[in-house]
Amino acid sequence: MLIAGQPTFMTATTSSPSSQHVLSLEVRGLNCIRGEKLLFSNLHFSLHAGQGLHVRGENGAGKTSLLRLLTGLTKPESGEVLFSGISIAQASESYRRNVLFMGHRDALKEDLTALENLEMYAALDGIEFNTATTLASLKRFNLKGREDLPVSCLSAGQKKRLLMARMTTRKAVVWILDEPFNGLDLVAVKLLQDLLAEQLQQGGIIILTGHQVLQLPQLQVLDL
Ligand SMILES: Nc1ncnc2c1ncn2[C@@H]1O[C@H](COP(=O)(O)OP(=O)(O)OP(=O)(O)O)[C@@H](O)[C@H]1O
Repeated sequence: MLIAGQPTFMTATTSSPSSQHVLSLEVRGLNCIRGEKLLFSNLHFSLHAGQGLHVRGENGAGKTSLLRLLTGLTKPESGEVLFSGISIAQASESYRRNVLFMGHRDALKEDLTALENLEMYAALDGIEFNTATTLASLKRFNLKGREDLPVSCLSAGQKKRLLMARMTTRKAVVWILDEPFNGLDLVAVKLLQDLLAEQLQQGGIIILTGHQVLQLPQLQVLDL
């Protein structure tokens, strides 16, 4: 696969620049069985800085199951996932620091405000919380005026926008997104497309699922 220029991101496996690895996410011979059913077998692909994968397939094909394997939340029956050449089973902590996973459930604290949620995530992610930057990010995703409302008062689409704001503040190298376009209006779809394009341009890696046609030429397609 093509490597798109110099990556902005470096993998956080070490603090020493001399030992930084070339960014990649690679799947080798991955099998997935759920219940009695073989969902996919002997899956191979590799992604480098600035590349992405759009995983498609009918309901129940195994898209979410694949994403969970890529995050390390579940272990494969056989095969492995490597981050910058190292199995994620061996480098789970450093891998976790480099990955942002957005699943079906929004994982927001309903009783905290939008701003407080981002502050909470910054603490969990071990990054410095900057109020001005965070407010600018909320504004970018049309949440100005909603910053201090409890998340329980936000609509489903507004919660998704809040998660997009998190994507900009978290600065993870690898984004793994399960149906990120679901529930978005046309404006939010454009905001998300731009955000994904930015991530790829900065040398990040994206794996996402969804049934939409996406206008991102850097995304390859995997049909399960
Ligand atoms: N923990 C589990 N135990 C047993 N079967 C499971 C488990 N998790 C998922 N499955 C089954 O695995 C199959 C794939 O599920 P998965 O959620 O990966 O599909 P999907 O492609 O993401 O579907 P959708 O488009 O509906 O979100 C389904 O048939 C599902 O019932």
